[in-house]
Amino acid sequence: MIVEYIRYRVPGRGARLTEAYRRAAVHLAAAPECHDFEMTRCVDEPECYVVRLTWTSAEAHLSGFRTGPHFPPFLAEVREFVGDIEEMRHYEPVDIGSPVPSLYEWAGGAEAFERLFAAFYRRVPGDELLAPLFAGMDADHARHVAAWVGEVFGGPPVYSTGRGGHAHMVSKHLGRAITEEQRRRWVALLLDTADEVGLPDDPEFRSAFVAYLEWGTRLAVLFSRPGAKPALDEPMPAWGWGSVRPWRG
Ligand code: HEM
Repeated sequence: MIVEYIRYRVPGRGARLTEAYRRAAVHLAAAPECHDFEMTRCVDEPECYVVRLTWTSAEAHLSGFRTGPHFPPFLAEVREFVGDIEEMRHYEPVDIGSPVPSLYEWAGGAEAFERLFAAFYRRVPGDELLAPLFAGMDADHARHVAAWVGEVFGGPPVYSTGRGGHAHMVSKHLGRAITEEQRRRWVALLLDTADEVGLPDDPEFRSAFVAYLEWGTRLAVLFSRPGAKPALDEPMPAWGWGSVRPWRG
């Protein structure tokens, strides 16, 4: 990820700039290279505005977005303000640590995910909907899925360095034709197991956990469709707290 800051000074034209960006935002939102963006207005000097954009990389911004179909209509909306730009530069994130624990830490680290998936896959053979899908599962399957989820939730890169990362996970679902009924059962059984093994049950952790399960299982269904050709070169996903912070009350 790379952050771009564009600083404008627009005496008497703030409303026009805001309107222009409201229209331009449609083209930013449509561009896959743009992760998110926001506009802020200076409280001390109201004629100053900062637009902050997060790009997947500087190259994706300069070689992807700038040469792609979304740039011309975006530029058409904001061109009038190009001469008002005081700074337009890329910044890279600097690691200063974080007092907010990752989902991995909050859950209890590797041991918690291993306990969860070991208990889950002990229950799977007794489930009439799931058992046939997992009849030939690898003896270490639970450990591998625990490593995957642990890494996605901010743990060490065990799955990507030792088990083939995203491409390997996707390949394991290919052609399995997972049904919606099986997907729902997988989620329901995993949530029951989470309670059984004592995974944190605070609303904040569980909302992030369930969000990931919904996303991940729906992708698993898509990957598993007969004839599906999912992209294999995607990076490992990284899941965070979303809109809520860990509750410490
Ligand atoms: C968030 C959702 C999911 C995650 C994170 C996930 C993760 C994984 C991973 C990492 C593997 C490969 C393990 C290895 O390296 O050997 C795998 C394999 C597999 N997954 Fe999933 N999966 C998800 C959802 C599902 C669902 C909903 C189903 C079916 C209901 C499913 C069925 C399977 C099967 C059948 C395999 C192959 C097992 C074997 O024979 O070794 N997965 N999954």
